Amino acid sequence: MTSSNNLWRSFGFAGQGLWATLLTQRNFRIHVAAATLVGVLGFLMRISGMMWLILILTSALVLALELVNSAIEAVVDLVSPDYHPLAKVAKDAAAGAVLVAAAGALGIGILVFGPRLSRLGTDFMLRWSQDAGLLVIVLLAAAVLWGLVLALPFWVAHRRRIKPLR
Ligand SMILES: Nc1ncnc2c1ncn2[C@@H]1O[C@H](COP(=O)(O)OP(=O)(O)OP(=O)(O)O)[C@@H](O)[C@H]1O
Repeated sequence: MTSSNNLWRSFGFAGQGLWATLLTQRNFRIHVAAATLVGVLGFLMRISGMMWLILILTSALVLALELVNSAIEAVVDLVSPDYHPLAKVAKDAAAGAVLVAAAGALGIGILVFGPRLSRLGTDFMLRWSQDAGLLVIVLLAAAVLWGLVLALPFWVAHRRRIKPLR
């Protein structure tokens, strides 16, 4: 097999690893969702190149560590399916590494987006407070929408209960 074929095969295996982790690891999905949100916010708020650099590096670090954590979990489960203190040390340390990176990412996210979001909130309130009628309508609409969202699971449960068996 040529070396370029080998290269594509390696990419393929890496892609399979990413896909399998995405399908099986809830925490990885949460981190992917958070990184996507960060990307959307960064785009909407037109953050500077330096901010992009920091956010991309931080998100990549968290995602990469989550993948390494999954790899360590798999290897530990393979070599030590039964309880072993060393298996615990390995799994807990790997999980701790993800936690440290995620906490750092959260801090950076707050530093980058916090002031912008609070400015947006203040602008929003100032704008709407000049038109009290409109503000009341917006708040009522939000309350109705929120009520519907909260009521939906109860409605679904109720319908399931009264639905006749077929
Ligand atoms: N073989 C083992 N020996 C000792 N302790 C273990 C073993 N397997 C798991 N543990 C303990 O249980 C914890 C959870 O392990 P588990 O494999 O369920 O990870 P997990 O909860 O699926 O992690 P994640 O949420 O990151 O996927 C570990 O952090 C470790 O403390």
